[in-house]
Parts: sequence; structure tokens; C-alpha cells
Amino acid sequence: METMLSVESLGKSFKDKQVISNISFEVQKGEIMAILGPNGAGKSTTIRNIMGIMYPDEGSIVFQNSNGKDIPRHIIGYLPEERGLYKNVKVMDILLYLAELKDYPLDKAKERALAYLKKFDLEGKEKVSVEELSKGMGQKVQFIASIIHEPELLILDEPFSGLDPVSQELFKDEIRNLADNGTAILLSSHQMNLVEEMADRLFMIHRGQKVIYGTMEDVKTQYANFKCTIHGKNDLYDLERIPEVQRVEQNDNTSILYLSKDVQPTIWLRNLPEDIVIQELAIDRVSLHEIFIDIATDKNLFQEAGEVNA
Ligand SMILES: Nc1ncnc2c1ncn2[C@@H]1O[C@H](COP(=O)(O)OP(=O)(O)OP(=O)(O)O)[C@@H](O)[C@H]1O
Repeated sequence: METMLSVESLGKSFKDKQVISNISFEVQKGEIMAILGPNGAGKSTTIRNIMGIMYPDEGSIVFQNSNGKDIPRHIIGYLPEERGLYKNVKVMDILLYLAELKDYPLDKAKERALAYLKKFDLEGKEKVSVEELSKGMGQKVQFIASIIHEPELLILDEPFSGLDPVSQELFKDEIRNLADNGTAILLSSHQMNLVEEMADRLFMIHRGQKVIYGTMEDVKTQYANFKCTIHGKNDLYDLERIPEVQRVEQNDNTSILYLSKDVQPTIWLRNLPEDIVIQELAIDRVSLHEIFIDIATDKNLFQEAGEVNA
């Protein structure tokens, strides 16, 4: 594995308020690394420090292929959380202008721009001015602008917000495709279902501190306990008394039983009391969405916060 970006012990305060502290992670070539956390956790602050929009009080940021001082902007693509392109400029002109700023050859940029506009259903929009585009179309153009110069490291801050489901799929496929072709991707998103599908590794910040760092696989085995969903009319008290049931959520005739860590579902099912009414039953792992809420609300029911070994 080749490390493209290494964030080491980053700390940042605004006035006397420490916003992030001791943040360390790496982004490897060819992987999608997700950076997660509740609103205000410190994700954008971390990204802005990486991009040199602000400077850390502590720690360092090391890019591969850089001289150790400057941020190698020509090899980075960045889709910021704040959207916005120059409004009264034509789509192709803005894409070529941004490619030029990154020292990327214009003929290649034009070729790539046309191919991407076609891929994102914007064929024929080259001469349309940015202000005439819908919000989603504008976001597609901004995404193309962030990858036009074939960056080796791509930083995406909430790329899916405001996109319809079809466009979300397009973005998702393209991001995966870029990673498969070697781009290192740092992805910040609140859409846990998409992160769960896409990310190879994840880093979660809560109140400016690391709470999870590891591969999606490890996080899912170490944090995501099993849950059993039962359709059928049952008494809450009876369900709560079943061994290895941590807690039960009930809604009409559906009950979700959250099981203790390390429960073997096959053995647990064998020992279910016979008088439990079961019309349907499903066993699943707890989703990333549920893990996120568990940590963000400080319940920590699934596992004590800590490092998952990557
Ligand atoms: N320029 C600033 N001056 C003062 N405080 C700031 C500044 N930028 C961010 N903060 C504070 O830093 C904390 C982290 O903000 P940040 O934008 O990094 O969070 P985030 O994880 O990206 O949140 P969101 O999911 O809402 O985008 C917040 O408490 C925010 O108010």
C-alpha cells in the first residue's frame, strides 16, 4: 500500500476552543477513506487544514510527492462543502480555466471534459453559462472540475448532498472507478448507506477526537453486533428476558432485538423460547448508520469507543 496523504497528530483551536485534537490517519493510493462525524465534529476543519485553507496549531500533514513544505495542488482534486463556481462563465470555459490552473494540458482537459459531461448527462451544455444550470447540474460540473486534471488525491466534502438518486449512483460509480484506477480518495459524507457501500476504511471524529479508525470490514465485525428482527405480537418483557438480548425496540408487532457482542446467531436462535410468536424473523448485522448514531449520541451500546485495528 502506498500512502498518498498522512495526517499526523493534527490539532486546531478557534480562539480558546479546541476544535480538533490528535487527529491522525492516512489515505492510501487506490482506496476510499471515509471521514465521518456528527455536525460540528471537525471534519471540514480537518479537510481545510489539509487543503491549506487554514493552518494547524499542532501536528503535520505530509503528502507523497511533495517537498515536505508546499501543498502539491496540481495532484489534488477538491470538492469543497461550499459549492460555487463563477456564475456567468460557460461550462467548458470554467473547466478549462481550472485545468489550466493545475498546469494540465488543455487539449487533454477538453477531451476529458466532453467525456465527463456526456457521462453525467450534460452533453451539449458546454456553452451554457453556470448560472443557468440547476443545482444538481452545477454540482456535477463542480465534481468534473475537481477531477479534470487527473488528481492523485481527491478530497470530496459531502459530494452527494442535493443529488437525486440517479445522480448519486453516477457519482458513486465514478468515485469507485477513480479509486480502482489508483486515486486516493478522502470522502466526507453523512449518507451512511453510501459510505457503507463505498468506503474501504473509515475514520470517525466525535467532538474533535478519533473514535473509530479501521477498515470497513473490521468496523463491521468489531462494532456491528447482530440484531434480530421479529414480526409477530410479543410482550416486550418476554423479549427483554431472552438471554444475550441487550435491548429491544418495539413498534406495533415488529420488535428489534439487539444482541450482545460475540453472540453466535445460530446457537442463539436454537435457544429461543418456544412461546415467542414469529411470523417472520431476520438476523442482520447492525448497520453503519446505527453504529454512527450509537457513538454520536454517546450511548456506546455496541462497543466502547476505541481504535479498530486497520
Ligand atoms: N472559522 C471558524 N471560527 C470559529 N469556529 C469554527 C470555525 N470553523 C469551524 N468552527 C467550529 O469548529 C467546529 C467544527 O466545525 P467543522 O465545520 O469542522 O465541523 P464538521 O464536522 O465539518 O460539521 P458539519 O458536518 O456540520 O459540516 C464547530 O464547532 C464549528 O463551530
